[in-house]
Amino acid sequence: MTVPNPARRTSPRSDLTTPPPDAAEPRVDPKAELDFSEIGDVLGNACFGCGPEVPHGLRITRTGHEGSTSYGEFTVIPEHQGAPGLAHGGILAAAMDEILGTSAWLLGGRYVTGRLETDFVRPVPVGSRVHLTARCTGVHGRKAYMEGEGRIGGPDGPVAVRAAAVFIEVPLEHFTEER
Ligand SMILES: CCCCCCCCCC(=O)SCCNC(=O)CCNC(=O)[C@H](O)C(C)(C)COP(=O)(O)OP(=O)(O)OC[C@H]1O[C@@H](n2cnc3c(N)ncnc32)[C@H](O)[C@@H]1OP(=O)(O)O
Repeated sequence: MTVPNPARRTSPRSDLTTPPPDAAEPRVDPKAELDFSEIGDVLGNACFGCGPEVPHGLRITRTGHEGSTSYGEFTVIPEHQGAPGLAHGGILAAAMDEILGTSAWLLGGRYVTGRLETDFVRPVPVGSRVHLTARCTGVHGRKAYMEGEGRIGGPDGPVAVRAAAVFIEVPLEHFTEER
């Protein structure tokens, strides 16, 4: 199995996903601190990332949060395969998108991903349980700067994927207007 070169740069963060110096500290909105088991009921259960019965979906379970840091888990199933026996990179990026988005929504607004950067650190075998963590690193206007990682083998296992993102706050009409 390939292991990462310890000398390599492991942060996916570019200038575009780094909060500017005058960014505000993230503040979680108490009203947004829904019981994680109820979020699907609020947003609908058809989400590829977290819908519990979506065929071939990630079925990410949100396991808790502390401040804007949120935690989740999912298992890589054969339908998530890219190269033989290994998770597709897009699947891992989608998982990071979901957990980063979870932390953004804890801020109290409605957020969509504007930019998502990923760093694939080590291959993830099919069958792996992936432990996801995400946090907000700053808020600037409508932009929430996010970062997180996915670990395999346990919550303290080796990092397999890192991600950084900018989420943009949008009005409710973003989801309801006809296109
Ligand atoms: C508990 C719930 C959990 C939910 C988890 C969900 C996880 C999944 C999340 C997703 O996958 S969401 C789906 C993927 N994303 C989209 O479909 C978004 C598509 N893009 C858009 O709809 C628009 O481009 C967008 C709303 C993001 C921005 O358009 P706007 O016209 O509203 O904003 P505008 O262009 O005026 O930019 C506003 C600010 O954001 C910045 N911005 C916009 N796009 C950006 C970008 N891509 N990267 C960095 N910054 C960006 C922009 O520079 C600007 O910064 P300033 O205020 O400082 O000037």
